[in-house]
Amino acid sequence: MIKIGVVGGTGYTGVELLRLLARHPEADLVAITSRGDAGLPVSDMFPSLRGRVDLRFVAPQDAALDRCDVVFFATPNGIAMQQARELVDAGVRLIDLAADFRIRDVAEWEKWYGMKHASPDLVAEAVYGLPERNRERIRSARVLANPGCYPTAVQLGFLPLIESGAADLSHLIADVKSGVSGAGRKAEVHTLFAEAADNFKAYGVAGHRHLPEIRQGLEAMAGQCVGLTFVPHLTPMIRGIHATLYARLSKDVNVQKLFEERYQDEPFVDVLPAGSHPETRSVRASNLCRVAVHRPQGGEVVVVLSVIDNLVKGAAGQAVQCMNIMFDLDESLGLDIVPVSP
Ligand SMILES: NC(=O)C1=CN([C@@H]2O[C@H](COP(=O)(O)OP(=O)(O)OC[C@H]3O[C@@H](n4cnc5c(N)ncnc54)[C@H](OP(=O)(O)O)[C@@H]3O)[C@@H](O)[C@H]2O)C=CC1
Ligand SMILES: CC(=O)N[C@@H](CCC(=O)OP(=O)(O)O)C(=O)O
Repeated sequence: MIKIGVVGGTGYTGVELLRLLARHPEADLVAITSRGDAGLPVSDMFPSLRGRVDLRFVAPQDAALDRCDVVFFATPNGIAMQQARELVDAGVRLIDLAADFRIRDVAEWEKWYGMKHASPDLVAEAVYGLPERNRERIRSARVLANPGCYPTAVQLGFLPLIESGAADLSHLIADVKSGVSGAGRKAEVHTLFAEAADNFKAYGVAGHRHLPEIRQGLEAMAGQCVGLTFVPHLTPMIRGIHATLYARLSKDVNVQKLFEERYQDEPFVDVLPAGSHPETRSVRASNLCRVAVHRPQGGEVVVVLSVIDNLVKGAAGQAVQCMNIMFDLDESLGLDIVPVSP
């Protein structure tokens, strides 16, 4: 059994981790932290976990995380980096759901995240946890940077086009919509029911912190610079990301075949039949990314539709997928979940 700590067990991605790990046959949850609710039984806060998770929340400083084999940080940006060195030196592997280790250029990270990096030496060895790209490197990772939710949907949607050299890299467009849980569980005015339940808006058009992360991933696939326009939107649903991606073809290819072949062995990427329109509810609470590729009127522009659940393939599910790879387990263990859909 893998001894597991979860820092940030009261947040949306934290409770999603608990849901997945509670039924994972190799997971032994030993510590779940909360600063404000230490001592409270986890199932008092989350009744859905009653009978599944028997622990009480513990304060982060009392969690004795060095007894764990792996610690998940489901915390705001800038927390994991403060404890990473100590944990790594104690032989504990770390999976950060935040962005502390995602950007390889530390100065670039500091610019976008507005803080000084506390463990720049560990950024160099951290592995970006997108299994569809980095499976082999993930196996031996001591520090795993779990990708962001928007970056997961966008990178998986563009990946076959870019790896194969079929896309004109000068101008890629990612028009992406997120559910409100993407903003986390903390109280904020813009996520109040009366603000978000009956509204739709773009934000971060001038520059969102996921832009450098997506660009870094796409450039690694391409081996060269890419031009990217990324526009996130907040949409009145709770979970889900819907990415509409546009690329101009640089050569004539059968895009449907390209996607089917690239993803044929991937357990969590489902290429839909030609002409499909994936819906966010078709992946709700599952670790799947569903993609459909279109070439309207047989023209040069390809439109890719990519949907994920931001809390699962966009966060906790992908983190568990990476844990499975890191600990030589079946990659799908604990993740073989049928989506929740009407
Ligand atoms: N929501 C999403 O769709 C996605 C989120 N992420 C990333 O995952 C991380 C968690 O997101 P999410 O679950 O939505 O956030 P939430 O705001 O819902 O939860 C944050 C958690 O962190 C804990 N926390 C806050 N500050 C500290 C601290 N200083 N030390 C220890 N624990 C702390 C809080 O617990 P308490 O106050 O009880 O201590 C809480 O459990 C973020 O970095 C986010 O960017 C990544 C992909 C998708
Ligand atoms: C809807 C919404 O607010 N989404 C968040 C992004 C999701 C997130 O938590 O960011 P990471 O994936 O980097 O961790 C935002 O735009 O800030």
